[in-house]
Amino acid sequence: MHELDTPTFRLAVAQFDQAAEAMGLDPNLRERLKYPQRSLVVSIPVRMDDGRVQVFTGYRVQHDTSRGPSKGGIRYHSDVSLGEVAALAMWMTWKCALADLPYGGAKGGVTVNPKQLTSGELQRLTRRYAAEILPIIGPDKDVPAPDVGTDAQVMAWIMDTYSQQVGYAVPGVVTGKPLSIGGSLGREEATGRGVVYVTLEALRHLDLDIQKATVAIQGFGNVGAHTARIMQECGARVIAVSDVGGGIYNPKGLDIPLLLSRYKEAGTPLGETKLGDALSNEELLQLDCTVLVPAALSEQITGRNASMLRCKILAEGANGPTTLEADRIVQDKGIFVIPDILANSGGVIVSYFEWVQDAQRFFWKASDIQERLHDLMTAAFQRTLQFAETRRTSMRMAALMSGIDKVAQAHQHRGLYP
Ligand SMILES: NC(=O)C1=CN([C@@H]2O[C@H](COP(=O)(O)OP(=O)(O)OC[C@H]3O[C@@H](n4cnc5c(N)ncnc54)[C@H](O)[C@@H]3O)[C@@H](O)[C@H]2O)C=CC1
Ligand SMILES: O=C(O)CCC(=O)C(=O)O
Repeated sequence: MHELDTPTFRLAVAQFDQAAEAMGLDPNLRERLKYPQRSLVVSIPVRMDDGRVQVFTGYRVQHDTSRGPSKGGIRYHSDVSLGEVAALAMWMTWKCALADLPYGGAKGGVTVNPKQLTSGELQRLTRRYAAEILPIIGPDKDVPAPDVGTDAQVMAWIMDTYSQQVGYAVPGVVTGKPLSIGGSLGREEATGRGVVYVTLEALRHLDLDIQKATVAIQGFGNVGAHTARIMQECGARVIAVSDVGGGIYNPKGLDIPLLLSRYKEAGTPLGETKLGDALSNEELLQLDCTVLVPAALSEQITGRNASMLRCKILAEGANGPTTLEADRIVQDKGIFVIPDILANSGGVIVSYFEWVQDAQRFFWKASDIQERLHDLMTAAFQRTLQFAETRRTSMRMAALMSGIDKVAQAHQHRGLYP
């Protein structure tokens, strides 16, 4: 499957192979789970504002559906490829299983820089992409959600396109929607809140005090910005944040609400908010801090820079931020890793709550969402820690092996290869 062969796909498969080897996974199942169950590649012709028609390429990949409908976000980014989407879909399978959600894993994407489109072009692109993937999505089949470059508005357009086709409102076809059409309280901040919940567990485990903790965050979008805000609300000092254009650093701690009002609301670039000194993304990763949160793209921590990390905890908000080579270096340095499929699972957990609420037509209070998210995430953290300690393995291998084992059980019970 040479069309899948990208660095991100190779990373996901290498992690899977390591875990499968350690757990002695059935070779037939191993061969099956290395590749997606189903991949759809679509052409998306879009009428641009200047009258031209531009054709974009989109993907929806379902890695495994043995445990339930597949679930996973949609990414709009200029580097999106089939291999990247397939890797992200595989990670979704392990993530949902690890959190005990009744879902398989999927992911979608369009190769586009959404910042270069007008709102009208973005809407037309989204509606045509939704129409093209419509045969394989649905509340009982495959349920998209936001990821890099997409948001609640994009989800609303997908929900509307799907609902127009079937003739009635189907809120459960996507999660991460606006509240007005069946979205859930707490979904927007859920991934960041989840990162904070598991970080609090890790700090407790290492006997470190959140009030004395310093935090550096790479990526200041949905995940990074909410992580920063909630970390600060919990008493930590957020000393650096960055986006694709670079970052800012203030050893006394950034004023996150003020930063958010200047950056998000007023649109001031991070470097011009005057709240800290400029620093590069590379410098941010190497800061002396208690917690480092990569919350941007994959493969940011590599064999080249891993030895320079000076954090105590690496809480992976992004998917696949650490290469295999870097993983070994980080472990040798004694850094406590909260792996992506555990650390960033708060998003899909609250997506699950949203899907359940849509099915029940009964909506929960914000406090219910937070309490249930906290319960599921701390339980998953403790199970993973216990597995890692008992089996004398890393947190990443423990998380992967737990997730893969649940998927393997589902395949075995369903008797998929009679
Ligand atoms: N949105 C969600 O609920 C979830 C997102 N994730 C993962 O978290 C990561 C971030 O996703 P979102 O916050 O949703 O995306 P987003 O589109 O809201 O934000 C992405 C951020 O990363 C920054 N960025 C992009 N390229 C960068 C680079 N080369 N260096 C530094 N920063 C860079 C962007 O400027 C932006 O601040 C992704 O890996 C995504 O897959 C994981 C679980 C759920
Ligand atoms: O909320 C969801 O369904 C999926 C979020 C996602 O794409 C992820 O966890 O990487």
